[in-house]
Amino acid sequence: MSERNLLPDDLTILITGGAGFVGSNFLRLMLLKYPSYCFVNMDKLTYSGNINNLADFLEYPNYSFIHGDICDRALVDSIVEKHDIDVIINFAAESHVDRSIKDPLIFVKTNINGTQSLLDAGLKHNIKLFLQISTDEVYGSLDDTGYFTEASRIAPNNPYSASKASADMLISSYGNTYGLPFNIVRFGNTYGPFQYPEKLIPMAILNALHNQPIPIHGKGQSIRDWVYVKDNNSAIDRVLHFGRRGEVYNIGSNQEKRTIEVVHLILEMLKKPNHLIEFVEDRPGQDYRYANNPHKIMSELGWMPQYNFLEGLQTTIQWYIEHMEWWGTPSN
Ligand SMILES: Cc1cn([C@H]2C[C@H](O)[C@@H](COP(=O)(O)OP(=O)(O)O[C@H]3O[C@H](CO)[C@@H](O)[C@H](O)[C@H]3O)O2)c(=O)[nH]c1=O
Repeated sequence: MSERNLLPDDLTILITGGAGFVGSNFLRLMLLKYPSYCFVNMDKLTYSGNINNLADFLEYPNYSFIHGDICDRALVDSIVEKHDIDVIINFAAESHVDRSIKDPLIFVKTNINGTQSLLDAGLKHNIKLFLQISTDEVYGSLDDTGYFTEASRIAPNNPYSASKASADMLISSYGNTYGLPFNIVRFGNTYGPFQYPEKLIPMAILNALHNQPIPIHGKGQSIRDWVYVKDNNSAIDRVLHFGRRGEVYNIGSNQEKRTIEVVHLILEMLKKPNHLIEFVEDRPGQDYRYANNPHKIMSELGWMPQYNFLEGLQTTIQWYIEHMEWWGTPSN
């Protein structure tokens, strides 16, 4: 078994994409839990990032924000050098499958070239760990049975997942070739507060709140394993502190639901009528089912998901009710 990551007691961590959904939720946890660490948040502030996601932390002495693009190699290099970064956690990514189908180029740029720019800076300045936030989509699609393990074949099916799979492979090649210490964490479908409403759950909640139609691809039969964002946070925290060098960890919470079931639950919780559902053409190359087996992180690192889907969904709905004005009226 590979050795554990060797990290100093007081870490300086570069979080990329920390103004986005998962990154800002993670920073929120870390800033409260580790006041002796320093966090540098670098974010391009694209359509899906929002500096207000961390408005209540702007004055924290151990937090700084830099507006920038991970593809800007000179900027990335100067940040890693100037701040004496120990760990890079790369949340920055173009992440929406439908957008990647319409315009793959930016996905290749940000998800592959951007990752390489971080790897090069990390290597040059001898960081102690490169932690990549990746996805179960790199494994492709499952039928009704079976699960993805870390040993499953990498077989992405759309430009988004292909770009994430490429980044994962680049990272492990830097580990193998140059000895860069790394971990890769592969999530299931993450949901919770602060998620930009292009993904299924926040889109359905906000459309329902505005009594707008909710587009469902095909007949809504695709299956996803839904993981509450706080469970993802605790998994990254575990891997950061206890992960073994060069290992990949799958995150899953064994809470699989069909798309149509998720939307029915949202409508039921909001007491909205089912006729808001509008069946539309299926996503080209739609993956039928993703389901990670999280046995490795549970048995080796003691991680356990804490949130069941109904509880997580209720909390998420409540958050969107309280923050409806952030998002305006849905356009469809
Ligand atoms: C946005 C949207 C989605 N869907 C369907 C398509 C999928 O089968 C399911 C979930 O769609 P999305 O919320 O876009 O998520 P999905 O494509 O599974 O990918 C998500 O989960 C992945 C992890 O599995 C992440 O890596 C991706 O960044 C994230 O976007 O709902 C609809 O039926 N209508 C919609 O409008």
